Amino acid sequence: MKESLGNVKSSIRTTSGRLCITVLGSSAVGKTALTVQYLTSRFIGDYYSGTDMTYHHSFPYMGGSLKTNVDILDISRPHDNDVQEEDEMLLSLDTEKCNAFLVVYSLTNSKSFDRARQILSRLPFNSPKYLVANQLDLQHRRQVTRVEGQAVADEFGCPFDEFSAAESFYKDYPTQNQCGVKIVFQKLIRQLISSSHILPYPRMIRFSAFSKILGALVTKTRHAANNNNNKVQKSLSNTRKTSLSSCSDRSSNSSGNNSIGSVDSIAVLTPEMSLLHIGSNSSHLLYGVKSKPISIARLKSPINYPSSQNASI
Ligand SMILES: Nc1nc2c(ncn2[C@@H]2O[C@H](COP(=O)(O)OP(=O)(O)OP(=O)(O)O)[C@@H](O)[C@H]2O)c(=O)[nH]1
Repeated sequence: MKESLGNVKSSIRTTSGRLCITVLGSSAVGKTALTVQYLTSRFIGDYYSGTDMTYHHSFPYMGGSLKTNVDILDISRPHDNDVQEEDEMLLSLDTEKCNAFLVVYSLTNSKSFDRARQILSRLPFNSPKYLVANQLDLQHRRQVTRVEGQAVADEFGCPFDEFSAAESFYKDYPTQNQCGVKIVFQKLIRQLISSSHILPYPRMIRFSAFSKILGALVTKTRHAANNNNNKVQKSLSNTRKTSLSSCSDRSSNSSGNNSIGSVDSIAVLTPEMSLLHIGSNSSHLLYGVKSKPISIARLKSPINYPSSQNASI
């Protein structure tokens, strides 16, 4: 499968709903080797170059309880002479889309270093990026110093490191960077996750963890209820994250209870919940809708739900 840059360009633009990391750099600097090493932990020394590839990757996070789909675009550069098409593609990137960039050069090739600098200058300012010098195992052929690489990374405000995609291949090569490539990709993906608006909110919270938070909340709210003569307490605030804390503060003010940090966690973790009943004997309901305020209210009389309905997300 060989895609032209034009196809790559359109695929970069249409990755809505998926995170995307694009690997860029001059020809034969090891873009494919680094990508393959991240995905398979292997160095494949001999494979067909000159082909643009998209790797679909499922990235686990939050201890493996959540996953997100990531496309890794490995853009091949068989002809370094023709950079114009690639430049146009880079300059036309949609800054709203969720893209991160891994810019690679070979420390044995100063031209590839110059090109890496050019590429960085054309990338969207706010996109997560990482500059990587590859082929560290070929120190004896080094043309670009680490200091020079770091200086360019500093200029564009991105992290920098030197690696060898082949390090695991050459047995006598020190393996301190064995996980380095993985860390680079993981950092970029995490940055994308935290800056992304396209991800669904986490829904698959492990029930054990979730029930612990609920337990803490029930205890605190019951305590507050015992000391409070008001029949109903409502509190709404404009921001999702602070709304729950503020309403808890109100109910706790009269009781002298203050801290309710775990409640804030619920508000962040479950913003899409429509109704959340806290314990069958509790007279409190916690409810909220995505992007709308979350409130907590004490009911006149408890509702008896079957235990299986205690928490629905
Ligand atoms: N010694 C050494 N060789 C490497 C390393 N990384 C890649 N290579 C070799 O360099 C050559 C080019 O690697 P690729 O991964 O195909 O480079 P690319 O940047 O994807 O190249 P294009 O597809 O032409 O753009 C291959 O023969 C690899 O085996 C490395 O860290 N050390």
